[in-house]
Amino acid sequence: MSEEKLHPKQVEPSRHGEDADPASLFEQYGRVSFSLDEKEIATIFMHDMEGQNVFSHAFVEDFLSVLDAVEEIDPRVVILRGLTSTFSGGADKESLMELASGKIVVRDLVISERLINCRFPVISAMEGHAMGGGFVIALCSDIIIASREARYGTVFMNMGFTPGMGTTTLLQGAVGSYIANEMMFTGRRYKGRELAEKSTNINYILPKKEVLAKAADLALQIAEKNPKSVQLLKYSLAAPKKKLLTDARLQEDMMHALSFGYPETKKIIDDLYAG
Ligand SMILES: C/C=C/C(=O)SCCNC(=O)CCNC(=O)[C@H](O)C(C)(C)COP(=O)(O)OP(=O)(O)OC[C@H]1O[C@@H](n2cnc3c(N)ncnc32)[C@H](O)[C@@H]1OP(=O)(O)O
Repeated sequence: MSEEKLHPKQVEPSRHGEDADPASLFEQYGRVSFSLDEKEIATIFMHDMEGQNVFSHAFVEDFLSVLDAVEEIDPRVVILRGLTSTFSGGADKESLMELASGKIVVRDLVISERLINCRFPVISAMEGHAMGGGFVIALCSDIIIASREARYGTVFMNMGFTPGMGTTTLLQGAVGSYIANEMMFTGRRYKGRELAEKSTNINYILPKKEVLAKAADLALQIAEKNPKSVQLLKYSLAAPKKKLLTDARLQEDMMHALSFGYPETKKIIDDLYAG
């Protein structure tokens, strides 16, 4: 991976032509960066050590800027990774408190929509913990690799409000409807190895040290296929997820309007947020 600083605009928009430049690329936008290797595999790296990749306003800006840049480059496949300790902690406390205070309206589907709508397949390589919206990022990708040692939870209800970002319609596909219900109602943080015992649809739940290598192996297999057909297949496979997200928007927005508005919610978030 070259550390050379190039603005994405300096890169040809599509690298799929016969004369595509195979040069590798690295670009950093604050808390999130991406690299592109000679096989046209992009890796998006969420590395906000201080915030544990929570969705602060700044983090979301950085993440969306990286997605813009990666979309412009049009890689064959993307690996999405976080810190070894934490993939993503989901929404930050400040945003949740603002929502509960009625200062901002819920706009939590942006990241989910962008990931589902992108042209390339996305492999989420979750070495570390993923909570709430942080876990939903993986649900919006095409292939999920989790780690046996990390914890995964849809922890929304622990803080008095209902699940968001598409959780209510996307989680079933990954873990099955009854386990999804249990995860959402209880808000428990499950060890990856517990989920492995439950026979979910998560592609791989591996020892942490094997997660990135598995993602690289799968990405290479995808990158070897005709990129035009890969994009065609991605478009087709994403269609049902787009519909699920539309359904989620209807029900989750309504539930958020109510549950963030309950007078007790703000205090529960303040007391129990685990940042
Ligand atoms: C609209 C969108 C809404 C949302 O996204 S809602 C989600 C909002 N976000 C949050 O609530 C933040 C969630 N953050 C966390 O839970 C924690 O920041 C992390 C798990 C991400 C990291 O925790 P840390 O303590 O820094 O990591 P460790 O040292 O590896 O964990 C030690 C042990 O502590 C457990 N743990 C951490 N927090 C809690 C908690 N609040 N309640 C119960 N257990 C917790 C872990 O799972 C683990 O356990 P073990 O050692 O057995 O593996």
